[in-house]
Amino acid sequence: MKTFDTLFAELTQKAAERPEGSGTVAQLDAGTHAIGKKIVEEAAEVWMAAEYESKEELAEEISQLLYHLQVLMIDGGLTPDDVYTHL
Ligand SMILES: N=c1c2ncn([C@@H]3O[C@H](COP(=O)(O)OP(=O)(O)OP(=O)(O)O)[C@@H](O)[C@H]3O)c2ncn1[C@@H]1O[C@H](COP(=O)(O)O)[C@@H](O)[C@H]1O
Repeated sequence: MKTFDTLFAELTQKAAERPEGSGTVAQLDAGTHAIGKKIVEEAAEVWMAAEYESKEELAEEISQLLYHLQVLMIDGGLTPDDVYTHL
């Protein structure tokens, strides 16, 4: 099963190697503004799932939010350790 750290390693590799068809590469190319908008959208979906949907749907929405946060971390040159230091 993927974890936060293994997904981050995968996305970092995608960003470096830029394989054809990667959604992550497309997101990074779209830029900080577009990634930020996606995070706001996914956060709203997490909120709605928490209020009105099942636990499984909530978990899926949270996974999507975590993914987009990781894309923003890579865009901003952050590693998980940069974040963990604030936990
Ligand atoms: N975990 C994810 C992941 N979570 C969310 N997403 C993206 O976020 C979108 C969120 O979906 P929504 O349900 O909000 O649908 P949507 O608003 O219609 O989506 P879009 O129209 O904006 O694409 C998905 O369509 C994906 O594009 C993800 N994209 C990729 N991953 C993983 O990231 C890795 C690298 O992916 P690629 O870069 O695409 O190879 C792989 O392991 C993937 O499984």
